Amino acid sequence: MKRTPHLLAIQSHVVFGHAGNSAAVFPMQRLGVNVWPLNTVQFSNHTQYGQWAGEVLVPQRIPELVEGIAAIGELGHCDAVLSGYLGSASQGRAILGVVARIKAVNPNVLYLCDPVMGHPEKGCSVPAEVSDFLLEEAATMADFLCPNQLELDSFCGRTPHSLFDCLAMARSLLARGPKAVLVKHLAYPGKPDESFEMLLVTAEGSWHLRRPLLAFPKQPVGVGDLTSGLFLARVLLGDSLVAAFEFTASAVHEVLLETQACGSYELELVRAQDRIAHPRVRFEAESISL
Ligand SMILES: Nc1ncnc2c1ncn2[C@@H]1O[C@H](COP(=O)(O)OP(=O)(O)O)[C@@H](O)[C@H]1O
Ligand SMILES: Cc1ncc(COP(=O)(O)O)c(C=O)c1O
Ligand SMILES: [Mg+2]
Repeated sequence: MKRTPHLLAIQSHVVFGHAGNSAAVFPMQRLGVNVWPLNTVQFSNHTQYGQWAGEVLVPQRIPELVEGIAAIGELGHCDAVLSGYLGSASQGRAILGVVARIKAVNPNVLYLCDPVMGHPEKGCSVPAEVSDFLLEEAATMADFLCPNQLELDSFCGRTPHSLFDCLAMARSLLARGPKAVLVKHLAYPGKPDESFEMLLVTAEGSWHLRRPLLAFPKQPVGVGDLTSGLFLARVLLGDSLVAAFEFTASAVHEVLLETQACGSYELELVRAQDRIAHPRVRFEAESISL
């Protein structure tokens, strides 16, 4: 029997609703991955409500918790680390230390960094020092980097002027070290209004994917966290990067369809669980080159 992969997921937890680990853990488990959630913050709700209660985890706790797992002899079973929303740059540095620590016991461990940055126009609140940390330190250690367009713009210091320019920008990030860059959400002049688009860029090639853009009264949150988590889970389960990319787009779309049908602001992950595991829609990525 094939072994169940183990994934250490280091990102936010919200008591109510879905963002960070609260958006990604259950879907990854539903696909068949053993998830070890390590919560960087515990907030009452995600920050796009404009108010929240809760606290940021003291950075030293991150290596302490991981050493606890090492002490019971389980750390070598960790196949992947995912990082997302960070409460501070020191948490980020603690995570890079943890990735290095796990690499020492399992050189094949994969690290996916979702570089969650704050954006005033999106209402997502992240300390400014976190963006600098992600740009200057995290990107070089990540095997997979999953920015959205605003995060890609921050990495490159400019906005794109076309789809091919988005591709050039994503490709430029490969030079920093990652094996693959997944741009979870493209925005460029001339993009068709009715489509939601993503890009996958690896050393072997590049792929572009379109799915329908759904109308929401208020944009749901946690979609990026769900996207990164599902992508990494499918890679661990044996998919090629392109197959994992296509599966992720399909499963995320299913969640959004369920959420839209329910008229919910929060993602309807529990109701959509069968659709996550077995998406009925299927999107194909098209190979694209400069
Ligand atoms: N098919 C879709 N139709 C409409 N909105 C979508 C669709 N897919 C994702 N979204 C929304 O688009 C935005 C995409 O966010 P994105 O920039 O990819 O990353 P993040 O979720 O990390 O902010 C989110 O607000 C999400 O709710
Ligand atoms: C606590 C928390 N975690 C994670 C996120 C990231 O969510 P998304 O996947 O939409 O980028 C947010 C966004 O507001 C948040 O408030
Ligand atoms: Mg995000």
